[in-house]
Amino acid sequence: MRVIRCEGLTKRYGSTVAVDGLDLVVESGQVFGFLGPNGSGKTTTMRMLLGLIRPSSGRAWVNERRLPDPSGLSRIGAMVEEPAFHPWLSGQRNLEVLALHGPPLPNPDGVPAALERVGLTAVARRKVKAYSQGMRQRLGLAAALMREPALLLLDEPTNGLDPAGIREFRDLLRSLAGDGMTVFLSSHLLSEVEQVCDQVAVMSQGRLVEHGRVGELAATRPRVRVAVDETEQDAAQALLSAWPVRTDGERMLVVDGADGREVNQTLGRGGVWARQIRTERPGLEEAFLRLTLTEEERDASSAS
Ligand SMILES: Nc1ncnc2c1ncn2[C@@H]1O[C@H](COP(=O)(O)OP(=O)(O)OP(=O)(O)O)[C@@H](O)[C@H]1O
Repeated sequence: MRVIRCEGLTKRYGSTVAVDGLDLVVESGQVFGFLGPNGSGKTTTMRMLLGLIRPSSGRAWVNERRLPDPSGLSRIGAMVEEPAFHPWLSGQRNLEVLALHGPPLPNPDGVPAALERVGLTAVARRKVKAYSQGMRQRLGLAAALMREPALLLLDEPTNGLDPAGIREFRDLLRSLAGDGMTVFLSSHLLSEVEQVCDQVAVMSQGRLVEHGRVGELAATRPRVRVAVDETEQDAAQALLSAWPVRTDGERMLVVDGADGREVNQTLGRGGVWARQIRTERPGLEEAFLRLTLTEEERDASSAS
């Protein structure tokens, strides 16, 4: 089932286009990573999917209901801001208070069941002010889970967690997906999502710039470094202009998204012989950074 579908989803704030024509499909039962640097439009997209703000144009469906149909929204759990709890009440009491707002829980034992699911049963009666950051995040998750959502939207949920907290949270998300829930998780850190997500979408300046399985992101973008005689640099650059080409600090040509054989053939056909050809695969982190650099940043980094 397609849990999320967006077609040309757009949000403008005056002259700022926060989300620009987003087309996206998320299938059920997976952890989906929504990646992008700060300001790339992730939160705005999630707020539109939650019906909190109206799109300027485009359409979106959640749980196969066209927004803003509230029946689509009723099966979404979300953590879009840092969850706010009453510090002097216990974790359990906080959830009970939240359960009183909105429609009744689908399961009368929803509160203890959700606390159990996130591993907080042992500290359920402790005041929230004594909780660690990781416990608070898990309590936020329990608040969403007690309504048994089909889709969980989490905006940068591991912000402020230590490495152990991040690991625990990751394991929890994987086990929720194992139970058939869809988790849509935003982050500005590729290293974080690559360990937990099945698929990722990469946003940059409000636009979707990449979408696919995590392992394919970097693999689709090998890079070739070529050395030619100095007198042939310009000719080589012109021959290779079908790819993005730049020179590195050591006067080698850097050809993005090509393989060595193609580069070699193209040069040879134009009568330029490479002195050296090396194929590289940038790490995922680097691939992500390159995808999300603005044009000015890209120009600045290739000039250096
Ligand atoms: N209410 C608003 N009014 C005006 N501009 C806004 C508003 N909300 C977001 N923006 C702008 O829209 C763009 C996208 O912001 P958004 O918060 O969606 O990005 P993000 O990827 O979630 O980043 P972050 O991780 O920093 O939250 C930014 O340029 C932001 O300044």
